[in-house]
Amino acid sequence: MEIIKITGLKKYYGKQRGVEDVSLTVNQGEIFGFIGPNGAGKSTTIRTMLSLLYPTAGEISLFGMDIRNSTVKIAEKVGYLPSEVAYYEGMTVKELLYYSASFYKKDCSNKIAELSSLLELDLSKKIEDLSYGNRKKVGIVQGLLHDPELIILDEPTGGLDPLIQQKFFTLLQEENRKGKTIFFSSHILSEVQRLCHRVAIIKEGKILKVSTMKSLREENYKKITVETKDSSRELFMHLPGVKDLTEKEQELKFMYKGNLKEILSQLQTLDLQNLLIEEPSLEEIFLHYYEKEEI
Ligand SMILES: Nc1ncnc2c1ncn2[C@@H]1O[C@H](COP(=O)(O)OP(=O)(O)OP(=O)(O)O)[C@@H](O)[C@H]1O
Repeated sequence: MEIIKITGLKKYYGKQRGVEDVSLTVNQGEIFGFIGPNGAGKSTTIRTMLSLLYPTAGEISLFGMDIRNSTVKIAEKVGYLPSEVAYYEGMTVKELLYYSASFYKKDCSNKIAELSSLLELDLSKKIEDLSYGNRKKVGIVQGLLHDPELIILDEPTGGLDPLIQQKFFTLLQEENRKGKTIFFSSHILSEVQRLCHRVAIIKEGKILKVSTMKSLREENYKKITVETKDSSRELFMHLPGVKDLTEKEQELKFMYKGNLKEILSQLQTLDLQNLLIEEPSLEEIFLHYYEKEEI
């Protein structure tokens, strides 16, 4: 089942481009990453999905329901962590969380206790006395306390220390195992690489690519390192699909996109000491898409 379906989304703030052309679908049970640099349009897309912004053009449905007609029904099923959390001051963490829970027609107290304990959040503290990271934790508990079917997170880990980040990722994976769908934006590519089944890459308001992590890696350049006593630079320098070639003593490194058989037939002619063929990291893939005008 398609949990998120965005078709031809465009959002302008007056004359300022928010997003230009966003279409994507997310299926039930997926962990979907939304990646792009600052200003690419991630938060705009998310805020429009949540009906916090009105789209200039395009259609969005969540759980098969048009967001314009089913705001309340959808809100019950969705948990959201904004990139910046802002709170009324003067309340304790517990008061704030129970106030948030009062909007849902269910008892959220067990979930509040479970999440706060996992994230080591002190419920008795006043909101205004919390550090940035602890405020973020309040946002996480607030987003998840009603046990939502769809969890939408906008840059979720900013301000969390590595230990809590790790606990938070484990929590997301557990929620996902229970069938929850997770959509999250990030520019921390290592976390996307670790968690996501599929990703969408957005640049200047347009989706460049939607792909599984696996095919994103496979379709891309391979990193090849060759160790040989033969002089091999000439052999690879002009070969189609080879780029970024560097040579240091007996080690030759380059990126290769093309038929592996072809490159292997060239490699066979050498007296090889060592050979390494690696898939690129998401970071390298991301840079590759951003260097190019078109794909
Ligand atoms: N309230 C607003 N008024 C005018 N322009 C806005 C507003 N909010 C966002 N924009 C513009 O829309 C574009 C997309 O911004 P958005 O915040 O969606 O990007 P982002 O990918 O979430 O970036 P970041 O990673 O920095 O959060 C940017 O050019 C931004 O300046």
